[in-house]
Amino acid sequence: MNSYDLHNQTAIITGGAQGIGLAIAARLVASGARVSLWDIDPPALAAATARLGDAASSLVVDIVDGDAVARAAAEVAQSHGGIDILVHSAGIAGKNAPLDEYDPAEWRRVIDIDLNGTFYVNRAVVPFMKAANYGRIVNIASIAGKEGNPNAAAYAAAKGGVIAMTKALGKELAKYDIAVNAITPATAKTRILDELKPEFIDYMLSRIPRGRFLEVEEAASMVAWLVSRENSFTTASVFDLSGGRATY
Ligand SMILES: NC(=O)C1=CN([C@@H]2O[C@H](COP(=O)(O)OP(=O)(O)OC[C@H]3O[C@@H](n4cnc5c(N)ncnc54)[C@H](O)[C@@H]3O)[C@@H](O)[C@H]2O)C=CC1
Ligand SMILES: Cc1ncc2c(c1O)C(=O)OC2
Repeated sequence: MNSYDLHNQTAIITGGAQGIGLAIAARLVASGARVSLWDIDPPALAAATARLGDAASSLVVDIVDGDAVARAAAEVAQSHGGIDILVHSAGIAGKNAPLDEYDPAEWRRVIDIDLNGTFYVNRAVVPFMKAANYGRIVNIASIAGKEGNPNAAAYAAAKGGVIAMTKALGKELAKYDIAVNAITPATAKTRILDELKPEFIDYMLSRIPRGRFLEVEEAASMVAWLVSRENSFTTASVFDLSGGRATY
């Protein structure tokens, strides 16, 4: 494992209770960072925090509640002396259905959590980074946001929105020492797949030229560099993690 020096740095990891967020948290702790895990799943959050040891703390935060998100950001900034890193991983897949049969309430739930939640989280953290003239943000989008997946239009639309928002915010902050980037993973075997139909998961796997699922540690490896001080130039960009599916 390559090492990056994240000592004396504080990272907020949304969706940090499990899956890709937890793998990233473990990697950042191994690099010396303190992490604040935000999630809505208290048992998983407690287990994750215990696993990571003294460098980890946690807050139960629903990212759809903009006021709660703002309070959580202020609390971390005060207790940790600032926020150096944000990795926004919280998200849901939503149900699979053709667009013309997609339940409007389910559509709104997916957009609310995956797109509006991304806005609330970035919005709350950015002022602390501006004040310090330092920050590294990674938003976890998806290959679905570049390519679209049939029967998951809400998710694709939300993740396409995350990509576009990241590009806009990166440009807003480019004169600061703040980098805002997104990653677009292909499918990794995490709990998020529980909501999806088996034939949909088979479809996603069949589209990956590498012929296998992404390992969450592989996502963490890319993110570790993106959030390091060494990533001093690249911003407003999208990093592919799709095993060859997208070549752009
Ligand atoms: N696993 C995969 O195949 C892929 C996942 N992604 C994205 O990666 C991110 C992480 O996904 P995974 O780790 O795979 O899923 P996961 O289900 O293992 O973890 C997601 C975490 O987000 C939390 N969460 C959900 N809604 C929340 C809310 N309203 N407020 C706070 N926390 C909330 C969940 O409790 C869970 O702990 C998501 O944004 C997902 O869309 C992107 C591409 C592929
Ligand atoms: C490529 C990809 N990976 C994971 C997921 C989806 C997806 O399109 C999705 O719709 O829900 C989880």
